Amino acid sequence: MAEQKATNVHWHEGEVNREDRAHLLGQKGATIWFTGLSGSGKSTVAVALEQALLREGKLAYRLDGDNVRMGLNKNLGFSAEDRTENIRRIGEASKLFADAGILCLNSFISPYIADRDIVRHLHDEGNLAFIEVFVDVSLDEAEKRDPKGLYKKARAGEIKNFTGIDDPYEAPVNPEIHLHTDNMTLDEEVDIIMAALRQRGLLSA
Ligand SMILES: Nc1ncnc2c1ncn2[C@@H]1O[C@H](COP(=O)(O)OS(=O)(=O)O)[C@@H](OP(=O)(O)O)[C@H]1O
Ligand SMILES: Nc1ncnc2c1ncn2[C@@H]1O[C@H](COP(=O)(O)OP(=O)(O)O)[C@@H](O)[C@H]1O
Repeated sequence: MAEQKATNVHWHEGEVNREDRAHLLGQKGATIWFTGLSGSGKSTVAVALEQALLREGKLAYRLDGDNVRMGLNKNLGFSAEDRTENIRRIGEASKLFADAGILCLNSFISPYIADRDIVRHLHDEGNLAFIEVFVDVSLDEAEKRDPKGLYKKARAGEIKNFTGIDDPYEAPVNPEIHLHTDNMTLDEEVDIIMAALRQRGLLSA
């Protein structure tokens, strides 16, 4: 966990609270965290879920590994330390979105259990829902899909420390949702998540 460097800083409370925002939006903010190998379907499922939510008049916002690494986290690579810092920053950003009342859909490999647990703890502390979605795929199937040609490059030694090839992926032990994308359809996956959001009361104020 990153240490706080600044001293003499104080939380400034506003006059508009989370419940006010929930009533305004007709929903509760939460973090839906997709974790899985490259090519497992994290981005594909988040994009489809965002559309399904929009159809029901619910506001979501996606944070995606590739996109965030072009901006906020452009100074980070793929060492274990950098991946940890990547997830820490996204976890904090996602907590802000959730507090704002938005359903924040995060698609990050996030290969380390400890890093994901830190983000979960951050949300627990803030009394915000954190839903971990394990986007499960066999390495074999992910390599067959290889949507960006990255496995091919990793096998050829052109990319080092590629998750699943020569870098670790620690699967969730007890995720809220487990999607087996080798043999589920995208529609089924979206339906499962929508049902979970509804069941937790997140789609109403
Ligand atoms: N070495 C290595 N290992 C894994 N992934 C790599 C690597 N190099 C580049 N990429 C591309 O970066 C995307 C993963 O970024 P993330 O921010 O999700 O990674 S992490 O959570 O910090 O592990 C990942 O996106 P997805 O394929 O969508 O998972 C790749 O496009
Ligand atoms: N059941 C499924 N769920 C999600 N994606 C699937 C599924 N079956 C096949 N795919 C395909 O797998 C690929 C996943 O790519 P992507 O969403 O970019 O993965 P990630 O974001 O995890 O790297 C896409 O080309 C998608 O169409």
